[in-house]
Amino acid sequence: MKAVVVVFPGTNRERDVAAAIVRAGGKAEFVWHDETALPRADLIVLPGGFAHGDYLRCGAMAARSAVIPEVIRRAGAGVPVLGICNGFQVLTETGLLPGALLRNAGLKFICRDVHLRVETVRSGFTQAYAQGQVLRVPVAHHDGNYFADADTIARLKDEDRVAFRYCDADGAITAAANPNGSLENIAGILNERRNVLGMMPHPENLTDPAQGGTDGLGLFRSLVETVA
Ligand SMILES: NC(=O)CC[C@H](N)C(=O)O
Repeated sequence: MKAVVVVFPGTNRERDVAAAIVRAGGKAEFVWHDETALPRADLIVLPGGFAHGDYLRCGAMAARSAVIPEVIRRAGAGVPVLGICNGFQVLTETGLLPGALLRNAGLKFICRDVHLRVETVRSGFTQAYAQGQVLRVPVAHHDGNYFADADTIARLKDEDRVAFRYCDADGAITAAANPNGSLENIAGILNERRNVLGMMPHPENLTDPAQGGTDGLGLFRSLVETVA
């Protein structure tokens, strides 16, 4: 499985995600945002960070990069696209995923571990997990408050496109377990075709015992198992 990791000015998790992909048995190559063509890729990753210093809105300028039309074209051709944190923000700004990431409800940058419940295993990103499995994964963001209109939220649920929800250590979906005010504790969503995933937490940062845990590795294993 060969992943292409797109790097923008201010991206900071590209090496973390590349290392996670390698740990899961894949390969990763970096591509700078001003390329208009991409090499062959079984997976495209938009990593976390602070692209363009978060100016205008997080992800807004990155979504207008030269590389993005090709990312959109590949997504349309069925190539899996994974957006983590800043990458999720970029995906909503491109329109590949619905809704928006607003300022955290508490108006503070949050950097800590949270628990996530796997809400669907029906995707190439989550199939290696068990339905309802509780994961411990870090978050590090100030604009992670997922918002969409009521029709969009209803559609995401009807179509089984909520991938992860913030939960407590026992898997209960509670207001106290919601770090940022996201509607219905939504932490990650899929597109209609289920080949684009955006999520705010950072699974790449818990993929090695030296990082304190490996709960994030299943996402990268899922991809390595399901794509070429
Ligand atoms: N770690 C990240 O990708 C952070 C994304 C964005 N800069 C925010 O703070 O919300």
